[in-house]
This record gives sequence, C-alpha cells and structure tokens, in this order.
Amino acid sequence: MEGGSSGSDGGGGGMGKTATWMKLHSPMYDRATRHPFILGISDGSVDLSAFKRWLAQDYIFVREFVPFLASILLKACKHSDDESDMEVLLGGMAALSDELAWFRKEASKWDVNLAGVIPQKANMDYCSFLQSLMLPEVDYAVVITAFWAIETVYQESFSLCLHSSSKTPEELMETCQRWGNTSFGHYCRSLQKIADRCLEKAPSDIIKRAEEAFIRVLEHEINFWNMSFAE
Ligand SMILES: Cc1ncc(CN)c(N)n1
Repeated sequence: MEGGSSGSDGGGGGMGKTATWMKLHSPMYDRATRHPFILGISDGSVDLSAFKRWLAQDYIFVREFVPFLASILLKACKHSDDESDMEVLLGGMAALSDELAWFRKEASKWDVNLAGVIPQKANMDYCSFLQSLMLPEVDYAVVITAFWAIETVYQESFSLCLHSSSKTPEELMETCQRWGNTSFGHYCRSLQKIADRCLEKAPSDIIKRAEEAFIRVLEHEINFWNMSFAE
C-alpha cells in the first residue's frame, strides 16, 4: 500500500499500531482514500465544479490546519523524547506555507474567489474537531496519530491519480502531484514512525483515544470529499 505498508513496523520489527488500525478499519480507510471524487479525477470523469468547490473549502481547512500543527509543535517541544520530531514537524509547517500560496494561485487559475467562500458544515465540523485536539490536555501521541492520518489520506488518495493507468486531466495533475508525490509519501512515513514510537510507550487509555482519533479523521475526510458533490 503506497504511503502505508513500508512504514508499518513501528520501528520495532512487528506491525506498528497505525498499520494495525489501517487493516482493522480498512473498509472505512478505503472509503476515505478511494472516494468517488478521487476516482473521478483518476478516470477523468470529475465534474470541474466539484473540483472548484473542493479547492475553495480546502483552502479554509488548510488555514485552520496551521494552528493545529503549531499546537503539535508545542507538544513535541514539551513531551517528545526524540529531537528529530521537531525537524519533521517544522518541515511540515514550511510545506503548509507553500501550500497556502499554491491554493491562492490555483484559485485564481480556476476563477475561484477565496475571499467569498462560506465554509460548509462538514468543513466546520472538521475544523471544530481539530480545535478539540489543540487543547493542552490532549496527549501528543493522540494528536500526532491524527496528524499522520490526515496527511496520509491525502497522500494515498492523490497518489492514486498519478498511477500510469489513471486518466487524470492534465489541468489537475499539479494538484495530484502536490500530495501524491513520493517526497510527501516519505513525509507521511516519517509521521507514521513518530506516531508508532509514541503509541508503543503509551498507556492503554491513550492508545484507545488515538485509535478513536484515527477513526474520526477517516469519517471527517469522507464527509469532506462528499462536500465537493453538494451544490
Ligand atoms: C481535508 C484535508 N485533509 C488533508 C489535507 C492535507 N494537508 C488537506 N489539505 N485537506
């Protein structure tokens, strides 16, 4: 599985918690990573108005994603036992700055007015979920698991559109490359290793909360893709 299987040992030889959950919750995981919106891009049948709706809503989401990642960085400073976590997360923050600039450029290419976008319910619900994870009492292992899952759903989804058999329209290739490229795949695997390392040492109640956060991310991602089809 692209972006998943090669980082599945959690660094300890056996299967890490994250890979176990991907398997255990595979029907929902597949619904998040092989959504009809993504399949439509990859077979060329996507409705461009759905793409524009997704683009506008995702810009709002990514703006909320910045304070979410900042809150994870803060927790890494305080609670991580591995200094390299900071490097990985700072790389992610730099990528988000680039991502926001890309959204503005892409929106102008598609004539989407980002200033006038009204966030839809699924987007607001997802952003509220991020805010609930930003609270200081939410454990680092839980938030890093959620962060890994959020990034991985996009990586796996968009990498599908880059397969040699896909018929992704030329004008959507840049979007698919943004998240489907191999370097973003390596980044996701680095996040997965951090999550697995934290989960290995975590008590059972934190492991349970991290699994719940993983499932909630999948639900929100499915609802987010669904939003692109809503008028
Ligand atoms: C909804 C959503 N999920 C994930 C990503 C990838 N950062 C995103 N841009 N938007």
